Amino acid sequence: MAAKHALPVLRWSSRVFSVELNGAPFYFALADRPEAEAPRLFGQLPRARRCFSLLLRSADRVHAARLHARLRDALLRELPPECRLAPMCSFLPEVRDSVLRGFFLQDGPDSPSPTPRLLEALAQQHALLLCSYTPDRENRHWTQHVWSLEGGTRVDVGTGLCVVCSEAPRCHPAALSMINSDVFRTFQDARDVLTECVAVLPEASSVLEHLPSRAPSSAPPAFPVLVVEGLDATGKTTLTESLRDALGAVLLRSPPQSLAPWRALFDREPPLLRRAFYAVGNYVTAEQAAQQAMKTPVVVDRFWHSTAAYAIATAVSGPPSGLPDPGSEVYRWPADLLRPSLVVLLTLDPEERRRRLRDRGQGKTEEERQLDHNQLFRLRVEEAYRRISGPPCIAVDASPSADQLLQQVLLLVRSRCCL
Ligand SMILES: Nc1nc2c(ncn2[C@@H]2O[C@H](COP(=O)(O)OP(=O)(O)OP(=O)(O)O)[C@@H](O)[C@H]2O)c(=O)[nH]1
Ligand SMILES: Nc1ncnc2c1ncn2[C@@H]1O[C@H](COP(=O)(O)OP(=O)(O)O)[C@@H](O)[C@H]1O
Repeated sequence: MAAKHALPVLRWSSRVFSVELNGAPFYFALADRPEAEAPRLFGQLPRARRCFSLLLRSADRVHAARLHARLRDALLRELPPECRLAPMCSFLPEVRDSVLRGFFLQDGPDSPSPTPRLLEALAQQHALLLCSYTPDRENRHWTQHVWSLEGGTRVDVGTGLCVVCSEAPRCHPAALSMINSDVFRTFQDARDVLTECVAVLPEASSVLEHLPSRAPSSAPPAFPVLVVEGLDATGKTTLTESLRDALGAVLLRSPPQSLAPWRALFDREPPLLRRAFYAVGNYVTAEQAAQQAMKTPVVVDRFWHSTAAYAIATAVSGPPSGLPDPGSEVYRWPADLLRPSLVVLLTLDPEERRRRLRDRGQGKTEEERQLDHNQLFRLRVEEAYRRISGPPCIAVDASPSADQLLQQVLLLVRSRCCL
């Protein structure tokens, strides 16, 4: 039985809408009267016949997350080629969990297009909120209409509000719904998502069988637990293996080997499911680290920093300025997760990192491919890494040789962890 969550309230005239065109968010709102000129988004559109939006409003978050991904694929497959599609969300400023996600479509200027019928069919099939945006004759003012599709007929539920300019919100709307959908604050919150997945993703039950029944103890371990973090190809694997040998330590990774059979599956799932998978993986690794650290130092290759940084950087678009403010709850170390004695964050010049990636010749995750060609995403990941608070985290330049880097980090570990 899927867990039910509160439906976001509508209050159309209080909502702000964000449409991402070429990675940059455009914001607009609704009002009873038009403004002097249309918001930039509409003003920029080449003469569009009409625009539409499809918004998901579901009490079942797993269903909504997977439907969003399927809807994107269906629209890309079935829309006429001249129709433009962009990610969209609607939210009540500063109101957590008020976000509705969906898509904004700009219909082609030509003769009768199949778009309205296609959208009505999708909206009816999946109980989506279908809105249309029509310009006045001078193409100066735009009006939003919300359509009800009960019983197969399209009824204008009479909002007829005018589209007006809106200030960009203080932080990206994704920040309003990041907690426990991108970044999980407790083991149970992450585990709950996997439990809710089982009905649609039976493999989730195999993952659940490999999890502890509750959050493992986060009491300080007897021996140091050292975490090495950093983007792909900064030298984490090389350094963690050398640290293991130099310190006689146990080397662990997150996600742990026990969850490896399901990683590729969850990497293909939407963020809600994927981030929950990586989050529970950290707790399995934490349990192993706590056990091993009773008798020897432990080195971990990636841990919560990676999970939180990639989740936050993926949820937000645009420059790092759109990230949640430093000090926000989303950056805080989970109270029920083992705190490492020290986190070493390897930093590296992007060109040198690309060179090492090339020399290594291994495949990349989709996120690593994004890091390569999407500089803004890389800057958001790096900034999110830096904003995470909790265990002491020291950035170390990873450009020296592998041996010099090892000596530097050993000095750091010995001074900080009395090893
Ligand atoms: N380990 C880990 N990887 C994540 C997480 N979230 C996203 N990823 C993705 O998985 C990639 C790393 O996967 P790994 O299996 O650690 O690959 P790797 O070869 O060990 O990565 P490097 O240590 O950077 O070489 C990251 O670059 C991200 O694209 C997370 O929470 N933990
Ligand atoms: N300090 C270093 N100087 C130069 N090359 C390095 C250094 N550390 C690692 N490398 C090389 O860079 C590539 C990526 O290193 P790796 O340890 O796999 O990074 P990560 O685990 O962070 O992805 C490998 O080919 C490795 O041999």
